[in-house]
Amino acid sequence: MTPAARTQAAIELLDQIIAAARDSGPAADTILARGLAARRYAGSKDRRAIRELVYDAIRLCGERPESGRSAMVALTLGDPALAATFDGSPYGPAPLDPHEPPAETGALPRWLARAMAASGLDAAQQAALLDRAPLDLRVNRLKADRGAITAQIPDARPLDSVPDALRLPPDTNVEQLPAYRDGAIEVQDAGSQLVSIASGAERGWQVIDLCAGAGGKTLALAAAMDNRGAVLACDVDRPRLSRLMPRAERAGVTIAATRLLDPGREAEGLADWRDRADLVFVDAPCSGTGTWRRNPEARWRLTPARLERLVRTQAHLLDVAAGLVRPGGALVHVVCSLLDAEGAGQVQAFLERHPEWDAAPLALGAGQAHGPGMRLTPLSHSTDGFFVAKLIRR
Ligand SMILES: C[S@@+](CC[C@H](N)C(=O)[O-])C[C@H]1O[C@@H](n2cnc3c(N)ncnc32)[C@H](O)[C@@H]1O
Repeated sequence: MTPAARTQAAIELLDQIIAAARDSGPAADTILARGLAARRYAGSKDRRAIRELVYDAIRLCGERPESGRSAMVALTLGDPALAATFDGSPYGPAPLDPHEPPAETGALPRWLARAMAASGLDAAQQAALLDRAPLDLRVNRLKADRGAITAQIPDARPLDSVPDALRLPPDTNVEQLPAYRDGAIEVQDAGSQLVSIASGAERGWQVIDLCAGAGGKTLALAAAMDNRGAVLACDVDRPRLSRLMPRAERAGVTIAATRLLDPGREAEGLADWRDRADLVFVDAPCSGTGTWRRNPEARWRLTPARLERLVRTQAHLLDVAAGLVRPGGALVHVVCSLLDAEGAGQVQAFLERHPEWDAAPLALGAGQAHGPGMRLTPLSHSTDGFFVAKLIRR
């Protein structure tokens, strides 16, 4: 493909990504994978170049742009070579018009920048939410130790503050590694690993992972528990939950079981666990503002109404969880978001509704105290953004 044809392909894919962000359509990665597969004439260098152009444009535009072209025009402002590809050639974009308005640039949509500032994140912290994410592994201590895996993967670098974490070059094909096929490693952001450990889950505990999804943290909890005790992994999403047990098997986790819940009727579905759990881990559905490094177009999808719905669901799930914990037991609230409405504020509101609960200190190894819990941020801790709090029932 000519450079101009690559630019035009990026513009067309951006148009689809912008429409999907507006209409709750597929994620940018899905659109890119489909769109690039459909362009059979594109070689691997073309695909890489188009992908890079698309993500550079997404990162550059805080507000959702009007069109793919306006986003690419914004990108040309710092890149004369890119501007030269607007040459009107057969497969390329029409020439630039000097009066053509570029898309607005910036890190975040204005309403989210205000909400982040009110949550204590300055401009540098906000900009770092859009950095490129590293590739982290969790060594599954049920099958291997970090030294053994480092010997197998020479490019892997241990992370000091996260006991089982290794950081790899971002383009490593992890699924091809024998250690992955053997269940000795999982792809998991260092922050996800830290918040799982923060729960303090111990051997022999009876644990509910209330929002387990496909089980990333279920497996980390089971490994921390040395595969002794029980972890009941719940979710309302059948396809996600159905991926959990095959992963558990590969990882050698034998203490996990799954239970599909009905949204709004979670307490009924868990009536046999009332007042019983040593720990209920709530990795709540959230806006994902801490994971924008991986899907930066998600900031164009979030609306105040959607955020409000998520905050209501989180409060409901915390109330459900509270009914499942034994006296003296723990409830851990985690969100991969840095908005206080979902983190510190959410937990503060829980403590006001439930005076028989107290916030407990967290032994996290990294992070900053924030309200009743702790926070990890891409800028300060080089992890995804998280808020985590541990609450104890008196
Ligand atoms: C942050 S994700 C969980 C990620 C998962 N714990 C992991 O480590 O991979 C939140 C999960 O909450 C689930 N969820 C949403 N509403 C729920 C509800 N009412 N009860 C239980 N789970 C719910 C979603 O389906 C989603 O899988």
